[in-house]
Amino acid sequence: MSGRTTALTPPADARPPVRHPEAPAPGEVIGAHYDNCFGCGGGVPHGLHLEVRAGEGVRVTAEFRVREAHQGAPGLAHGGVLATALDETLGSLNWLTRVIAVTGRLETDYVLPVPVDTVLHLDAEVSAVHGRKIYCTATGRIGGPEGPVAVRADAVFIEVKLEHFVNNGRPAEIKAVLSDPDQLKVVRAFEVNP
Ligand SMILES: CCCCCCCC(=O)SCCNC(=O)CCNC(=O)[C@H](O)C(C)(C)COP(=O)(O)OP(=O)(O)OC[C@H]1O[C@@H](n2cnc3c(N)ncnc32)[C@H](O)[C@@H]1OP(=O)(O)O
Repeated sequence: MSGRTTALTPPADARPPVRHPEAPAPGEVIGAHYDNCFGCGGGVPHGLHLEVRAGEGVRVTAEFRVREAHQGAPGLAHGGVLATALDETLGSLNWLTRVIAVTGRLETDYVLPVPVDTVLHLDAEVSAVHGRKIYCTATGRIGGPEGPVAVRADAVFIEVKLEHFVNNGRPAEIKAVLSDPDQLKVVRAFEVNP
């Protein structure tokens, strides 16, 4: 047995998440972390162009309009695209904790079909932290922020060092990011994490 657990339920000795003192204020838009990100980047024509806002505590909200390029069945959003929207919203919680973390496990429930042109109202929060593991949940509602839940997810994100990206990303993109002052500003926001 490896002993590694990928359970989505926090262990009994997990602690509550802590909002970083320099987290964006509630209501503030959290800009794209990378222009070429399929979830939030403005440079990806068929991307999700998710707009995320900081919420209270360790919580974010986001909106995603389903477009024709996001179809699975005729006129309906592809399930993988909806999982991406949930994943990206959950990833944005990094800005509230100022901890860099990547998706380790993401479990998605598809509750209602989501037609093209629908705006998905997303909401994500961290529920607990245990060592490098960040337990979080997200929902996507249709018809408004208080509308019925169409998709939901439970996830474990794992804290990583910046080297995770520098050592594993394709060198061309890493070099481009490291020579772009705007991108370096994004990176530095995480370097000051105590
Ligand atoms: C800048 C942010 C952008 C955000 C964009 C949106 C989010 C994303 O899509 S991120 C991209 C998708 N994710 C990835 O590419 C991650 C790929 N996976 C990896 O790189 C590695 O498996 C990684 C870093 C997650 C874990 O590897 P490693 O650092 O060696 O972890 P390891 O030491 O084995 O485990 C650390 C802890 O995490 C737990 N863990 C590891 N993997 C998982 C997993 N898949 N599920 C649940 N728990 C896990 C382990 O059980 C261990 O827990 P404990 O401390 O209690 O023993």
